[in-house]
Amino acid sequence: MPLFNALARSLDPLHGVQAATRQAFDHWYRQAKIPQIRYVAFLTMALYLIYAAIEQNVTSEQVLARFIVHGLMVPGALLAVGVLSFQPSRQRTMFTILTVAPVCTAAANLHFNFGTPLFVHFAPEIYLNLMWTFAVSGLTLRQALATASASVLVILVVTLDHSLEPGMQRLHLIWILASFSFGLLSAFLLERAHKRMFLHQDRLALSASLDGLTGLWNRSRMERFLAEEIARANRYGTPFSVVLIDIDHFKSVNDTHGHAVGDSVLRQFATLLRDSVRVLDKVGRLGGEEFLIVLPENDAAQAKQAVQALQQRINGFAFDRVQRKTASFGIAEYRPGESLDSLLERADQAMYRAKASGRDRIEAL
Ligand SMILES: Nc1nc2c(ncn2[C@@H]2O[C@H](COP(=O)(O)OP(=O)(O)OP(=O)(O)O)[C@@H](O)[C@H]2O)c(=O)[nH]1
Repeated sequence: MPLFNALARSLDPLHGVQAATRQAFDHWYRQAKIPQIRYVAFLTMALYLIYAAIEQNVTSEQVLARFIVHGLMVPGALLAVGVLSFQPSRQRTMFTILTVAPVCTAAANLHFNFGTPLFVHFAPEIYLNLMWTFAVSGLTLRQALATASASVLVILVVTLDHSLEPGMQRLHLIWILASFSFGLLSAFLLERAHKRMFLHQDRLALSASLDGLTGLWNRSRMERFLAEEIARANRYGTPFSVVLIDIDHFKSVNDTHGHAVGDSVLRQFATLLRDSVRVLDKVGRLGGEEFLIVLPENDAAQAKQAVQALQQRINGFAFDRVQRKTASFGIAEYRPGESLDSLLERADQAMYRAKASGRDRIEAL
C-alpha cells in the first residue's frame, strides 16, 4: 500500500490530499492558463489566415469550402476563444469551443484531403493539431486528453481503410503515435510540475499562518479570521464571540521547572484548547501564554457555557511535572459596527478583570 501511494503520488502529486486543496488547485490552474489560451488563440488565428491564403494557391479542389473553413470558421472560433478569455463568466463556453475545435479541424482536413494525392502535403496539420492540443492550447491535461483522443478516433476511423498503401499507412500511424505521445508526455509533465509548485506554495502559506511552538494559528492568521467573521456578522447579523485566555502564574512554571517544561505546558494547553472546541471554532496563540478562541454564531451566554466546560477540563488536567494549572478567561461578544481592535480590547479588559478578581475566573464585557 505505501508503495502504491508513492507511485500514485509520483503520477499525481495531489493524490490523497484534501478535496478542498484539489478544488483550489483546479480553480487556480484554470485561471493561470487563461493568458496562454488567449495568446495562443490569437497566434493560431493569424497563422490559419495565412494558411488559408496559401491553400488557395496550392489546390483548385473545393476552394470555396476550404476558404470558409480555414479562412472564416477556424479563425472565427479562435477569435471567439480569445475574446471570451477576457470574460470570466463565459469561460465555460470558451473551454467548450477549445475542446471541440481541434476535433472539427482534424475532421475537415480529412474531408478535404484524404484519398487525394494532396493528403501527403496536408497531413502535417493533423499531427501538429494533436501536439497543439496537448502542449500549446492551454487546455488542462484531462481536457486535452479527451480532445486529442476524440481527434485520434476520428482520424483512425477515416484513415484505417485501404486507400493508403501499406508503407504510407505505417508512416501515418507512427506520426500519429509520435505526436500523441510527445504531446501527452509534455502536458503530463507540465501539469505535474504545476501541482508540485502549488502544493509547495500551499504548505508555505500554511506554515506562515501557524504558531511554531503549539501548531495553533498565529496572531496574524487569527486577525484575518476575525476580520472575516466581522464582515460576516455585519452582513448577515449573526452573533459571534471571542475568548482571550491567559495561563495563571505561568512565570513560576519557567522559574521552578525550566523553560523546556514551560514549553511543554504550553503545547499541552494548546492541545486541550483545540480538543475542547467545535470544528468551526478557531483557536490561536497570540504570544507568550496568551491564547484566543473565536466562536462563530455564539453570543456571550453561549460562549460562557463553552468556556465553563473548557475551564473544567483545564482544571482537571494533569500537566507534565506541573500537575494542576489554571487560566483566566475574558469573553467579548461582537457589537455590530465595532472594530477588530475594540473587540480584542474588550476581551483583554475582561481577562484582566478575571486576573484582578483572583484568577481561575471567567469574565465577560
Ligand atoms: N516556556 C516559555 N515561556 C514563555 C514563552 N513565552 C512567554 N513565556 C513566559 O511566560 C511568562 C509570562 O509571565 P507573566 O506575564 O509575568 O504572567 P504570569 O506569570 O503568567 O502571571 P499572570 O498572568 O499574572 O497570572 C514569562 O516568564 C515569559 O518568559 C514561551 O514560548 N515558552
